[in-house]
Amino acid sequence: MPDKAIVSMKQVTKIYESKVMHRALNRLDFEAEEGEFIAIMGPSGSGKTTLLNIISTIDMPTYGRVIIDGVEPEALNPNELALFRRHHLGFVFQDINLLQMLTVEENIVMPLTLDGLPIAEMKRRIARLALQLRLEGILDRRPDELSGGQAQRTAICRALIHQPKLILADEPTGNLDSNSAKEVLELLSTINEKNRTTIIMVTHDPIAASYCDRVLFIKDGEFFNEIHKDERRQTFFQRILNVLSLLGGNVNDLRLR
Ligand SMILES: Nc1ncnc2c1ncn2[C@@H]1O[C@H](COP(=O)(O)OP(=O)(O)OP(=O)(O)O)[C@@H](O)[C@H]1O
Repeated sequence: MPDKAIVSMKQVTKIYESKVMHRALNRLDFEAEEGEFIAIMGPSGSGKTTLLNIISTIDMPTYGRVIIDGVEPEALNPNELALFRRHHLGFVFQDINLLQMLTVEENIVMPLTLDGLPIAEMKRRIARLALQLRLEGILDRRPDELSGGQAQRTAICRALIHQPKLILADEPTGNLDSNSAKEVLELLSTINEKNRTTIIMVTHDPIAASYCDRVLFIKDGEFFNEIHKDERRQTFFQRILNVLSLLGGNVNDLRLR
């Protein structure tokens, strides 16, 4: 049986109407199947964040149709939309944004307290995830006592605690050193494989993209190319570099480690 699409976007156009009108996405079609790990790449200004914001339901398209996990976000009112986001989606950003006065554990369970989940269920979830994300020893620490990698693992745990089917990540390794970045990417891969959580990640980093199953390249808000991993990560990485060189753009847009 074919996998179910968790994200379906048809002919999506986004026009920003500020002083000058700007078409950030132009008639873009995109589908993500359940369980995929997808990278979105493209030069600066190509529309990656706009695309992620539309998938996140943070922004709506000017034209076109978007369906996320069977739901059309445009049909929801603001309260329904906020609940939809909280229950179906998990977010991981470059800026980790942990609350400084809370411990790691309190930061992680915060989304659950909003839903009034019983404490025993919260404890059960945190115990399982802390093990998977190797946070058991640091649950009592405050964010300023964490390394960059530990802080991002905490943020990933917070994004996973309500068991979303879809994780949206915007440059999740952008502020990390190469060892912490590798650790976070391996973790995202494990979560994707073991929990079958779909992950869509915007990145400038070809190494980060090489952890994914598929890389979608966009240019000037339009589809440019797409490649699938069908062999070793190193060879996939080379193919990603090849497409990036065809794609052009500013070499400084790419952070090669
Ligand atoms: N709120 C806005 N109002 C007007 N223009 C915008 C707005 N947000 C983004 N844009 C423009 O839309 C285009 C796409 O922006 P977007 O942030 O999606 O690109 P990106 O590929 O994520 O870029 P980067 O890699 O630099 O983060 C850019 O030209 C940007 O200037």
